[in-house]
Amino acid sequence: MAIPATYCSPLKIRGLFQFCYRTKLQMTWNIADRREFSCSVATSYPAAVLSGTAIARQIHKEIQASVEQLVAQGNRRPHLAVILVGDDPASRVYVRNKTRAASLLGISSSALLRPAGVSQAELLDLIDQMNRDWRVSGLLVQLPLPGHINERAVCNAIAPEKDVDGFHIVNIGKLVLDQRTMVPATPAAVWEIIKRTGIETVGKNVLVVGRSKNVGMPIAMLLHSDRNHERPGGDATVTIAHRCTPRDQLAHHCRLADIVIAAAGVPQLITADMVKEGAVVIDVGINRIHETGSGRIRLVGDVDFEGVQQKAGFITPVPGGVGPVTIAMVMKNTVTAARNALAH
Ligand SMILES: NC(=O)C1=CN([C@@H]2O[C@H](COP(=O)(O)OP(=O)(O)OC[C@H]3O[C@@H](n4cnc5c(N)ncnc54)[C@H](O)[C@@H]3O)[C@@H](O)[C@H]2O)C=CC1
Ligand SMILES: Nc1nc(=O)c2c([nH]1)NC[C@@H]1CN(c3ccc(C(=O)N[C@@H](CCC(=O)O)C(=O)O)cc3)C=[N+]21
Ligand SMILES: [Mg+2]
Repeated sequence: MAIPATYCSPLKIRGLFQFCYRTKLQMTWNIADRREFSCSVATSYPAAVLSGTAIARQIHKEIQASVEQLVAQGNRRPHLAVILVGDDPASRVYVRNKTRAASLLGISSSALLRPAGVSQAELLDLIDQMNRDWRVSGLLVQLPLPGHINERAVCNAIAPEKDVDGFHIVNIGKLVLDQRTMVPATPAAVWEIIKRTGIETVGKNVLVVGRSKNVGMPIAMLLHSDRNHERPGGDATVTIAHRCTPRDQLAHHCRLADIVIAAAGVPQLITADMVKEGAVVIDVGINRIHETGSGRIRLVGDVDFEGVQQKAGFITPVPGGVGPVTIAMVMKNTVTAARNALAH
């Protein structure tokens, strides 16, 4: 393909490079004769791995600056209270990650631990105390909760203005109506990864695999909604797959997708044969699998990373992908809650 030299302004050339990178067009430019480009589609050219750890570091810097500004203005440090019921090892890891990130960012925090047998009434009472404690900026109850406790009742007991998870029914309602609100951390993390990488969503086909109220549904909500609304959306054409989607239909919808977001909790669900060449693949899944042989536990996502990496344009790893950015977004919501409290 030959492109006349008159089309090659520096901005257009940069755009062309970015376009070629994303779509895996391999481009050579004949230096001797500047009027000639040659383009071909790469067949196996590994995806760019999107480091959630690096994106989280960037967000951390912004949060740190925001916290120090609050403190310099004579305010208390934002405070995050995390309630953990029972001793599920994974939940403990997440809670530890959250309190560690908080201290790194100059946010004070407390982890309130209750035994698995705590009654719903006792839990609601604890939440009520935290709601009324003016020192607490943000409050979250780690999920899942033991079976005898109604998770919806617990989420709705948290004061909406302290609800850094965005799980209160009023905050979910606002999210669905495209109003400004506390966006749940994992959906917010997926959004930040896409936007900070410069990936276009307007008019693109997005497949969200998973429809849970905390993860899949709000991700789909952010990406399909209108970019000109109070809480801007991605203006994408969104398809939601779930456990009733037949395997061949999942593959069919996946092949049409420019962006695939896997949030099903099923290892190896998304394989290379299902992915369009150059697609963006965001892996939200966190699965602990026992390695055959060594017997060790390994963390994997929902995507066959090694295979899909050969076909996708961008891919997020597990660990080190959506997880660290999720933690960063909880911190960001905590600072937002602290700032909102000042305004009142
Ligand atoms: N990285 C992060 O920050 C976070 C990761 N996660 C992980 O994301 C995954 C999803 O989490 P949740 O939504 O809370 O789980 P969930 O169990 O509540 O929902 C799973 C969803 O996947 C769908 N699904 C199940 N099997 C499927 C299949 N074969 N094909 C298509 N859809 C299928 C179900 O219909 C359901 O809507 C889990 O692995 C979880 O550990 C969850 C929260 C945060
Ligand atoms: N009220 C509530 N809010 C939540 O936001 C919430 C919750 N409950 N329950 C469980 C899920 C899960 N979740 C994760 C957070 C961080 C990592 C994370 O840091 N992942 C690391 C690895 C951590 C590890 O080693 O296990 C990574 O992907 O690199 C993962 C998952 C938040 N959740
Ligand atoms: Mg991850």
